[in-house]
Amino acid sequence: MSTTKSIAGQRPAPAAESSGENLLEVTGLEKHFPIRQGIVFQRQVGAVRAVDGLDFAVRAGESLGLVGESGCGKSTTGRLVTRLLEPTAGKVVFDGEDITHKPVVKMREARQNLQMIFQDPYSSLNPRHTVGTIVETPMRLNGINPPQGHKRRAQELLEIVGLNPEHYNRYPNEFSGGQRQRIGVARALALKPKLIVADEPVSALDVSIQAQVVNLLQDLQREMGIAFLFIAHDLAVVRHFSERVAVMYLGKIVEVGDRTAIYERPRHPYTHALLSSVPEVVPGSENRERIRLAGDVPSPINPPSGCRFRTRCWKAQDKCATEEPPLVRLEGNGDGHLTACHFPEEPTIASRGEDIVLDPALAALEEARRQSDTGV
Ligand SMILES: Nc1ncnc2c1ncn2[C@@H]1O[C@H](COP(=O)(O)OP(=O)(O)OP(=O)(O)O)[C@@H](O)[C@H]1O
Repeated sequence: MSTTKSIAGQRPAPAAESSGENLLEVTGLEKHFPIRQGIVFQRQVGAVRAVDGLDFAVRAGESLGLVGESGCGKSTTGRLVTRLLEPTAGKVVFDGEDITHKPVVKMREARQNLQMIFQDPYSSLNPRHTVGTIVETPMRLNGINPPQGHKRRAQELLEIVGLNPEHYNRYPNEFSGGQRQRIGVARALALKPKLIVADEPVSALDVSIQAQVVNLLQDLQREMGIAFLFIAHDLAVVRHFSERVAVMYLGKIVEVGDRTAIYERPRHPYTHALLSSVPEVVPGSENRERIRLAGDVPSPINPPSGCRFRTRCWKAQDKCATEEPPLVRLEGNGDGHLTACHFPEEPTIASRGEDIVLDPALAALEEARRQSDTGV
């Protein structure tokens, strides 16, 4: 997986061992968006390194969660995998076929099996098309003629996602946010895909609706055996959906493992920080540590040398600035639990003696507040 090349110059093992069961295999994936300057010649003066060397795999029927703060490259990864974007480097193999540079016009067959659900159910549905047309269009474009006819099949799909099939002739603006996301799901299901890339599928929805849509996706995953790459910034959402989770920071995967490893025995300080910002991510863990991860992710135009998290990390030492830690199985980690850190945390989420506050300004504020509270 990673990202990184090991000291010997060899790539560490992929996140899911290549087993032949992998539906999706991503190696060394990069997307650098060029930054150009000049009116006439448009010289390239730099690049946004949105995705900077990812290795991961998704097995048939499994759900891999991809989490991290805003701007760390999750959406770009989803778009690279579905070939909505052209990679700068690396390889994407889907269902045994190398689709890395497959021309878009030749993507039709692969796209049948590789669908995407978008974050914003408002902008991802054409307001001028009826729900029926929206759900039927992928079938028509791909020359799929279901025995029961397009209309009946579209109505069946609406029913599967919990919508009234009688609403076939209605328009997207007649539906709520949650219902619109269900229309997006019905459209994605129309081609019976093997993999769905769900890019923050619930973050635009009311909290009360989010669980319903996540449950729907979970039912579909189980009943139809569809694999998911589930992208989210919230570890709480992914916990209930994904058997495995990859944590991303500034264009790289910093930790990956099964649910228990990530939520109960995380080793990377960034995973600890993300977990500690989610209330009750592990029920009953009242003594969970508290880490406040404040401040912004550094710019992907000029990421920190060595470990990219070091500028916000409480364990950083000199080595972290000079050597990029490879994503490897650390001593004490279980199978498939890989961490990219020189000074990993203990595999526990138990509370620390004191809070860790990562932002100096925030720390100063808290200290001032403490002093005024105690009258010191
Ligand atoms: N077309 C583009 N041109 C230039 N930079 C881009 C482009 N698309 C994304 N980026 C930059 O790449 C980085 C990663 O963006 P991306 O949307 O993949 O992150 P993300 O983790 O999905 O965040 P969010 O949850 O906010 O969407 C960001 O710094 C973003 O500004």
